[in-house]
Order: sequence, then C-alpha cells, then structure tokens
Amino acid sequence: MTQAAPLPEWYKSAVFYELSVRTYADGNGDGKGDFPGLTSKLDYLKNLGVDCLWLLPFYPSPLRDDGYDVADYTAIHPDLGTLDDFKVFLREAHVRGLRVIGDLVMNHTSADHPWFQAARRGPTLPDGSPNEYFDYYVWSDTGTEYPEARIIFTDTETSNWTLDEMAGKYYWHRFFSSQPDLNYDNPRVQEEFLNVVRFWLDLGLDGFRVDAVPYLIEREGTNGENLPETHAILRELRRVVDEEYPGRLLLAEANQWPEEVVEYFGTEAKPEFHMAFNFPVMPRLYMSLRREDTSSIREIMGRLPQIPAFGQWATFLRNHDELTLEMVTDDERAFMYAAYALDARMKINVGIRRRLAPLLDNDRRRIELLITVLLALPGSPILYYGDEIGMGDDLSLADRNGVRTPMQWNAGISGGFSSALPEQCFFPPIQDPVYGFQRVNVYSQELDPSSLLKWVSRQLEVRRHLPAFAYGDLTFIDTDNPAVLAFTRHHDGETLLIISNFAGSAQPVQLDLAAHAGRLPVSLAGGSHFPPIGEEPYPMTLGKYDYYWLKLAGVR
Ligand SMILES: OC[C@H]1O[C@H](O[C@H]2O[C@H](CO)[C@@H](O)[C@H](O)[C@H]2O)[C@H](O)[C@@H](O)[C@@H]1O
Ligand SMILES: [Ca+2]
Repeated sequence: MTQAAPLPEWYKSAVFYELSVRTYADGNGDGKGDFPGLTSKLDYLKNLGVDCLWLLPFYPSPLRDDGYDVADYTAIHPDLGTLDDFKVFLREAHVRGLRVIGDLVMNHTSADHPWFQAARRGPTLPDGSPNEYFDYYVWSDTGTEYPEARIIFTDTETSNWTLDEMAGKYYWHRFFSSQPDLNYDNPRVQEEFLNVVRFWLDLGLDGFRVDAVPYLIEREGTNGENLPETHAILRELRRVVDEEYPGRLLLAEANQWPEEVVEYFGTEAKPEFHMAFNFPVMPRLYMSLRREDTSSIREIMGRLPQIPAFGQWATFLRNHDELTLEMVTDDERAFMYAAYALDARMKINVGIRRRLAPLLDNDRRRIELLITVLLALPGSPILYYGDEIGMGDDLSLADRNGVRTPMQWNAGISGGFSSALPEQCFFPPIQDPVYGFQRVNVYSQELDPSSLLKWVSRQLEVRRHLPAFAYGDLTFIDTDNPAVLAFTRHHDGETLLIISNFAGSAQPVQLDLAAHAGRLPVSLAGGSHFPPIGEEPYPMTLGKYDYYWLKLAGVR
C-alpha cells in the first residue's frame, strides 16, 4: 500500500481533521456514509488545507457506543464498505499527500466480541479444560472490588461491575456495560492488540488515536487511572510501532490534569505517545470568553510540564463527545453549565453535548476568535468535521449523537450527504432554519469568498507557511487587561505575536513587549506595518472578539 512521503515528526506541523465515515458521505445511497463516499470527498479535504484525517472507529460493531464497542478489530463495518474500499480510500488519500490515522479502542471490546462471548463460558470448559478467553476480561464473584474507580458515563451507569448471567460472575467496565474491559494483566491481550496494530499499519495506516488509555489496569486501593503498569503496556506499544513502523503516529486520549497527561509522552529514553490531547486547556477557552478573562488559559498552560522533544500536543475545540468538563474545578463546571447549557438537554455525563457554532451563539466573531487561538497555541490543531462550515447540533438525538449528524454538502436532498431521504439516513441531517443544510453547506460556502469555510481555509494556508506555529516556543506577554490574551511563538529566528480579545466589547490594552524593543509588528493578514516596539508598554485597541496575527520584523 502506498505510504505518504516519509517526514520525521510530520505530526508536528500537521493539521488534523476528525470525521466519522458513517456520517460524512454516502456513496451507495443507503443512508449510511461509507468509504467510497469519503474517497469522493478527499479533494475537498485537501483543498481545505488539512494534513491528516482521524477516522472514528470503522470496525464491525453493534453500535451501542457509535463504534467504540468493537466486535472485530481487523475488519470494516459492512455498512461502511469493504476492506478493498478502505484500501482504495487510503491509497487515494496518500496520493493527495493526506495521512490517515484510525481509532484504536484497546481498553474494552463490545460485549458481542467473540472473545467476550467465549469468556462468558466461565474459567473452565465443560470438558474440564481451562477457558483461555475467560482471562481476557476482568471478573469478580462479588462486584465490590476497586470502589475508588469513578464512573465515567454517569448518566447511564451506576456501577463499573455488571453481572453476567451466563458466567455467573461480574465483569468490569469503565464505560457502558456493553463494553467489558479487557484484562491487561494477561500478556495475551497485549499481544492480540499488537497484532491488531500490525494489521492496520501493514495496510499503510499512518497511526492511531488510542482511546481511553488511562484505564487499562485496575488495582485495589487506587482509582484505576494512570497506573505504572498501564504506562508499561503503552511503552511496549510505542516500542513495537517505532521498531516495526517508524514514522507512524500514536496519539493518546487521556482526559487528565496536566501533571498526569504529560506522563503519556514518556521520556526520550522511554517514549510513550508522540502526541496527547490537551484536554485541560479546551474548556478554559470557552470559559475565558464568557468571563472575558483569559487568566485561566495562562494558568493552565503554565502548569503543562515540558514534554520530550519528539512530543506534540493535540489541541481541539470540539470533538465527537461532549465538551468534557472533567478537567475543571467544581466552581468552573457550574459556571460552564450556567454559561453554555441552559437547556437541560445540553448536559450529558460531565459535559455539554453541543457543537462549536451553537456554543458560540453562531457568532462569527467568536467562532473566528476561538479558531485562531486553536491554530496559534502550541500543538497540532484538530478540527471536528462540520465545524469549518459552522454546523449545528440536534438535541433530539440521544447520547452524544446530536453532534454527529451528517456532513452538510449542499442544499439538495439530505444535504448532499446521501441520495436517500433524510428519514432514511443513519442520523437525520439537520434541517432547522438556522443550521439546516439548506442554509449551512459546503457548496454555498465555497461560492462565498467571505464564508467561514473560506476563512478557515485561508487561516490554514497562513499557518502552513509559518513554522513557528508548529514548532515555536510559547511566551505569554504581560498585559494590563485580562480580557486580552497575548503570546509569542518563536522558532528559528522567527517570532509571531498573537493578540486576542476575549471580550464582547472593544478593549484597550498595554502589552509588555520590551523584550522585543526595536522590532516592527507586521500583520500576517495583508502585511500592514504597526508602530515599532519600544521600551515602553505597547498600546493597542482591539474591537470585540478581535485578534491580530503579527510577525515581528526588524525595524526598517
Ligand atoms: O470508548 C468509550 C469512550 O471512550 C472515549 O471516551 C472519552 O470520552 C468520554 C466522554 O464521552 C470521556 O469522559 C472519557 O474520559 C474519554 O475516555 C471516546 O472518545 C468515546 O466516544 C467513547 O464513548
Ligand atoms: Ca452507504
């Protein structure tokens, strides 16, 4: 299988785009997105300016958790096409210079997985021989162990143990009861997963976003998160990938505080993941907007320990889950609910199930502001499909499905997602007067030079040509106005100055730029020159939700 041109640490300068094959584009008109449909949209993605696609789980699954309940790790869900369709898609993506990562769900399987169905027969088979699959899962006679482990899906589950009638024992699950956790104390489980990884990397996949990594191992007296034994298993995964598939990517989904999430990078000597999501900063971007105070962004970024040279953060505004509020204080969570989830249907588990545009009242200025900060903070940005055109959400759909509706391509039937009628689609396309596909779609935004889509594409183009965005050191600039966030990104003699007004009114600000005295700020949008920087505080005025992307040049 063709592999995209090798480039060491390509992920550091990549812009990622997260999508679900099932809801992106339907190639055969059955109302379900598929690989042929996705392949037909690769030119769109290339033109948008992204570099790597992250595909949500595309494996056979009963879909009790939208595919995060995997029933077969080395096949394609029949709704999405065939393995050959996948190979064609991957080849076509690589031909266009796009990389592709999959989603590796290694903490748990679906209860429908043949391993679990075999395990349910109990530790001993009727002929007296040991059941090798029993030890693939975590069992208990009482369901009372590990009481300190929190429940993650608080709206659905009341315990991390569920009684299996056939086995006559309780099995352990950190997520839905339909997702039994694998037993990583069993070396065979680890070996099974290394073979799953080899299967997809042999086909040319460029890596994995690895799901729910903190929970692999459980131990009495702990909360079962981030345990040393879990890290040892993940280091072995990295070792195999580095040795057998150099240049492929492992991205950790560890929804943890800075001090814990940083552990998932490992060290230079004992590397773990190349990338990890910056979960802590995400909710603070939204919080700063409503508080008109950016100090929480500075505070949390300041708490992020140094990462190894090979490492890179993954930054994001939204994804396929709820806007998680696990990494905020109780007061901050209450504030976020009051600010962003007034309708009770918007709350789910410990978070808010809304898309970017509705969260920001469909306010173009606020949407642009957060996207510019996303693109400018250290890390590789991950865009969530549909946010580039300002798609809305559907609160009538259960669970997190409201933010997983079909991509809106045009104003035609089912928004161009499928030739099937809306009611025949996997999830109904959005048709409300504000966010419906008749009003919000790719086709119309491609024709409109001032559309959100065109703006996003231009920002990605600007970013692509300035390596400081990908590799630069971060330094916050002191200001006399907490509503204004200012920082520099410095790399290889190039300094970018990013200034963002998180307030809904014009704001004056004085920036302490003495360290850059003698330099001249030049706008990245249009090249206009700002007054030279001196030793004195540098005064600026920003309109509401305004931002500047500047480059510091020498004085002419
Ligand atoms: O496979 C189970 C789940 O794993 C991921 O979950 C993450 O999302 C949760 C919120 O929905 C979050 O609270 C948790 O910390 C994460 O591990 C995956 O992204 C989910 O879609 C999936 O249900
Ligand atoms: Ca289809």
